[in-house]
Amino acid sequence: MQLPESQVAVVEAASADETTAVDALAAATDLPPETVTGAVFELEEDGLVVVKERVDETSRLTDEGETYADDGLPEVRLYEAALEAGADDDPASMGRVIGASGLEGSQVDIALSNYARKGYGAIDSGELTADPDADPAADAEANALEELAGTDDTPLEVVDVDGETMGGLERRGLVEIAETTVREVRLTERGVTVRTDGLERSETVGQVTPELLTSGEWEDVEFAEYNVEADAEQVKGGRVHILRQTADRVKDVLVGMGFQEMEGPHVDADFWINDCLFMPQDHPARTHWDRFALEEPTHIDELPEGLVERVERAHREGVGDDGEGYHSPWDEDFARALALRGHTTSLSTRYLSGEQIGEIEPPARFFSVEKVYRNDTLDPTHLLEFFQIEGWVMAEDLSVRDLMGTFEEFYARFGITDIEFKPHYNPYTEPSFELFGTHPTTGELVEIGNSGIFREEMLEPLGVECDVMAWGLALERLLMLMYGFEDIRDIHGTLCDLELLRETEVTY
Ligand SMILES: N[C@@H](Cc1ccccc1)C(=O)O
Repeated sequence: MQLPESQVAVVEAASADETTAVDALAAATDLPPETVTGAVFELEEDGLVVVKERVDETSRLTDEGETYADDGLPEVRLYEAALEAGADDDPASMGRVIGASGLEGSQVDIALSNYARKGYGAIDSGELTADPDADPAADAEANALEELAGTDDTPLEVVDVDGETMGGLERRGLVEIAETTVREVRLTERGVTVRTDGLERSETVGQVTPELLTSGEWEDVEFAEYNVEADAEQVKGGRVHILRQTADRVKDVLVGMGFQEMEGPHVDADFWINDCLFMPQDHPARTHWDRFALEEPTHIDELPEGLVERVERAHREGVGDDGEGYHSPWDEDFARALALRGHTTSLSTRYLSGEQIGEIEPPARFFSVEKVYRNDTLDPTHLLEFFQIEGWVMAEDLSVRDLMGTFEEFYARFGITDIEFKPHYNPYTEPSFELFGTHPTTGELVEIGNSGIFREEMLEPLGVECDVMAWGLALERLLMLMYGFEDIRDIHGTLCDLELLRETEVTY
C-alpha cells in the first residue's frame, strides 16, 4: 500500500499489542508531534489505527511559586521570625517581626493575610502573637510546593497533592494547571496486515511553494490533507487588544453609516466641555470632586469672543421668547479653566460651533471613539477613564424615532437587538434617553449610553439652525454585552487577565 511518508513511519512505529502516545511516536519517528497527530488522524480514517483520547491535567509552579518553594512561604517565614522574637510567650511588635523576617514589598501583605487564617497566630493593633502549637512542617501548601518543585508538566494524578491544596495554590497564583489532550494509538488488524504486506512511501507535499507553481510540478504532486484538528505549537505573539479591535470596528461601522470622525484635545476648557452644553456653572458635576483639573496650565488662552458672549447670555437669560436662563452666576474665568474632558461631547461643541473645521452644513453626521476621564470610584462597572462613542446627526426635522432607529441599526451590527430606552435628563438635551442592553450571562440590564436631541439653549449660541440628535455610548459596556465580561477591569488596566485577552474570540 502506498502511504505518505509520515503515515508509513507511524504505522512502522505503532504496535497492535499496546497503545503508544503521540509524543512517544514523535520521538520514535523523529517527526514533530503535530505531523504525527495529522498522520494518525488520517490513518484512523483509513481504519489502520485506533486512537484513544484523554485529557491530562498538569501543573507547573509559577515564578512566585518557585520563589516560595526555595525561600519558604511568606506566612511561614513570618511565623519563624515571630518564634524567634518570643511571640509565643509575649506579643511582639509587628514591625520588628516583619523586619527580622526579611520579608519585603507585597510579600509582607501576603504573609499577614495568611498568618491568622492558617492558625500561625494573631495580629492585633500592631502586635503579633505566635501559636506555639502551630506546625510549619505540617503546612499542606508548603509541603505541596516542595513536592511540586521541579515536576513541571507532570500529570496531576502522579503528584502527591490533594485537590483542595492544589486549588488553594492555584487561587494564590502559585501553580498553574494546564490541560493537554493525550492521544494513544494502537494498530488495527488491518493496520498489521497492511504493514506485513509492505508499505510504500508516496511523495506528499505539505506546502505550496513558488517553485512548485512556476515549474508546473504542482500538477503532479500529491498534497497532504489539511488537518485542522492537529495539535500545533501555540504561538503567543502580540495581538491587538480586544478593546482596540472593537474600537476600530465601531469606527468602521459608523463610517459605513455615513459618519465622519472628530478629533480634538483630551484636555480642554470647561467652556467646551460644559458651558457650551448649557451646563450651569453651579452644576454638581462641575465641582472639583468630579473632574480632573489641570495644575499647569490652569486656563485656556483663547476662546471665540462672540461665542462666549452668546453662551453667557443663554445661561443668564435663556433662549427664545419664553426662555429662562439659570439666574445663577456665570464667570468667564471659570469657563476658561482646563480639565481632562469628562465626555467627548466637548468635541461635538467644538465642531458644531464651527471652531474646529469651519461651519458645517446639514445634513451631517460626526462621531468619535475616544478616551474620557472621570473622578469616579472604581468598581466592576466604573473606571476613571474609559472610551466613549460620541456621535451626532445634524438635519432638518429630526425626531426621537430617528434617534432610536440609529441606535437599533448601530447595535444590530454587533448582534445586539434588545436595546431598551429610559427617559432621562441632561441639561443640554430634550428629550433625553438612557440606553440599556441585557448582559448575555447575568441577564441584568446594563446601562450602555446616554442620548437626546440638543436643546435650543445649546444650539442657538453655537449658531446651529436645524435639529441635532446626539449621544455618548460606553465602548467598554458594548464589550460587556458582546463578550459577556462582567467586570470592566477584565479588559482595562493592570488587573486584566492576559490569558482571557489572548483567548477571547473576536467576532467580526
Ligand atoms: N455627554 C453625555 C452623553 C450625551 C452626549 C450627547 C447627547 C446626550 C448625551 C454623557 O457623557 O453621558
